[in-house]
Amino acid sequence: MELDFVKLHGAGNDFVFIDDFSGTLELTKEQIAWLCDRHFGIGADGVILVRRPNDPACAAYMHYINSDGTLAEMCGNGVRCFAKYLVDYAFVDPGDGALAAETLAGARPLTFSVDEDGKLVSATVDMGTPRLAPDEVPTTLAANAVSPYGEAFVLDASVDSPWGPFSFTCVSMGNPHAVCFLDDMRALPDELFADPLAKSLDTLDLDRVGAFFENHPVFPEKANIEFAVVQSGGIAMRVYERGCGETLACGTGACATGVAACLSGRSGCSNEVHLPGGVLTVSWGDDGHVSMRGPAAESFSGHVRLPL
Ligand SMILES: N[C@@H](CCC[C@H](N)C(=O)O)C(=O)O
Repeated sequence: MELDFVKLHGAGNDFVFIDDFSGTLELTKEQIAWLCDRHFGIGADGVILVRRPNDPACAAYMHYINSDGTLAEMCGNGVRCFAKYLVDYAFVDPGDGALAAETLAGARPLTFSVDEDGKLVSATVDMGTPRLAPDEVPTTLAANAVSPYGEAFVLDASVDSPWGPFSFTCVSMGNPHAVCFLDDMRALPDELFADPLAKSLDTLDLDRVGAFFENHPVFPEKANIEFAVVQSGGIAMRVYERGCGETLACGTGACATGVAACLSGRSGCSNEVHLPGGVLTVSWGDDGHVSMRGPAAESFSGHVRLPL
């Protein structure tokens, strides 16, 4: 099989985009894994198939597949890149400055700005309302708090691990997230840090601790695991994503972290979330919707022959 592709990224979270408006493309898990392989393939955190929408109000349907071949309901960085793909490759008129993307989690309206050549530079996405009820996340952890919207939810609930208990606030942004604020890293064992004398978010062994919680039975559909520190000027965050491991940024994860920080009183409801790959601006508005602003960029485009 041979395919044309475009590789785009949002704050370093990268995707292989493939035009599938004909709706005929079927890729196996092995083919997805090969496309995402950074040594033998193109290299990406996920593959996005661009398909005809069912909802006529949407420009196209974003079919998101993690690098391990599993489907995800929503991808925040992916949806900004999706808009860039549609604008830059002339599926949408750049003059409109707005479009809606269809996803498995529902329609996501967004507005965008373009450069002097009409290429999309950044986008602000209406990420919808966070779902907090445990069965909607989903998590088997019991609700222990009530949100300002009257929804019972899981706030800083303790989950045991080989390294002691970690506390998680659970939020769905269409896909499942569990956010752990590292308020006091001194209490965590030395073995979880590259440098035990300088314990920090940057030196946390995310591959070990993230993989453990991603697959924990309290998350029946697995979960994206965020570790965060609230500091002056924003929230620092690293993420271990369901279906692909650590990524340089996660849009839905940044939104879930902003919501969790706001709910727990650790910050206000508008935040800059600082990720290894860049900054996303996240705001939980009075209408209950979360908006996310961030960049989208093309890395390269090409043609591949899949060996599988
Ligand atoms: N990187 C994404 C989220 C991609 C999906 C996620 N790994 C899942 O399985 O839910 C983002 O920017 O939101």
